[in-house]
Amino acid sequence: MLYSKTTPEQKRLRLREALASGTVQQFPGAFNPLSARLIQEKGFPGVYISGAVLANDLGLPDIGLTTLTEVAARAGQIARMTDLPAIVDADTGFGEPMNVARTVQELENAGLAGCHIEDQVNPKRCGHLDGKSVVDQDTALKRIRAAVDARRDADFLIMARTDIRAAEAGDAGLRAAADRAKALVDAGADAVFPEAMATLEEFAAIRAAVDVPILANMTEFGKSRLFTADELAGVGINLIIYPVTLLRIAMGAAERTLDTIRADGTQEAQVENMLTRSRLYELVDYEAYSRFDAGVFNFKVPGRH
Ligand SMILES: C[C@](O)(C(=O)O)[C@H](CC(=O)O)C(=O)O
Ligand SMILES: [Mg+2]
Repeated sequence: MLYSKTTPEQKRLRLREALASGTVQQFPGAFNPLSARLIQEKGFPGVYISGAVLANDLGLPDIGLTTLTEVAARAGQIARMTDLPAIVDADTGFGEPMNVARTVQELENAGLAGCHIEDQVNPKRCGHLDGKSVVDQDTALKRIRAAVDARRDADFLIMARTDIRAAEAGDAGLRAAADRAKALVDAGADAVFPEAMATLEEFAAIRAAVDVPILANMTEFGKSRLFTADELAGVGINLIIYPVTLLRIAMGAAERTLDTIRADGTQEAQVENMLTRSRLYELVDYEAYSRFDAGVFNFKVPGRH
């Protein structure tokens, strides 16, 4: 009932243990607090909170328009609804290194288990689109040092994301990504997110460069093929995110249903694809509220509900 009773400190510890377990961890992206409940119920070990989803949910493109206040508030709403650790996308850290420091403290306050901070120039772009640019190494390292120094819980995970792979073509880009990953780890990053890797061999090259956990971004319609967890585990990946997957499928279903209502004059043909009323009530733990106050829960309808 209400919010998770697992404390942020416990969640951060859980995340550290999961990343050290030697088993690849799959974190689907929660597009709202309710979907975080579903992710937990299905047995996943953690939740990812995507910057693209937060922006798109507001009807905005993912080009650095969302503010720290918006991201921390929404991420906090999602994190508090699950016992799982949640990692949030902090984009470029929302400004200069001093802003990055404040970002980390606000995300700690919001109950997150960790965040990633990237080396794109402001305003940032989706990592899988062309035409993005990255800051010089010194600036990238300053962001990470500021983040690490600012945290008050040593278990809050600071992940460094580098977008440099796409900044130079071919092997040069990959070498630059491996070099930068190494430097980011030396600056204190607990984990690395090499963005827009195209092949398993590219992930393996980053694995060879650093000895901290590595994230693989399995976003659809991007630069990477959708590798399986086994394939990614085979090249030493520790954490896989599916950042926009649930939003895309939910919006796909919404579009199909609106088309059905327009075409048929009723949603009837789509009802079998819906989460039923009783399933929805299970997810919000309706019955627990009833145990608290017997007058609240009175839902009992037989049939397909
Ligand atoms: C991971 C990512 O940063 C996100 O915001 O979810 C995006 C995902 C996407 O746009 O598909 C990214 O830059 O890869
Ligand atoms: Mg993002």
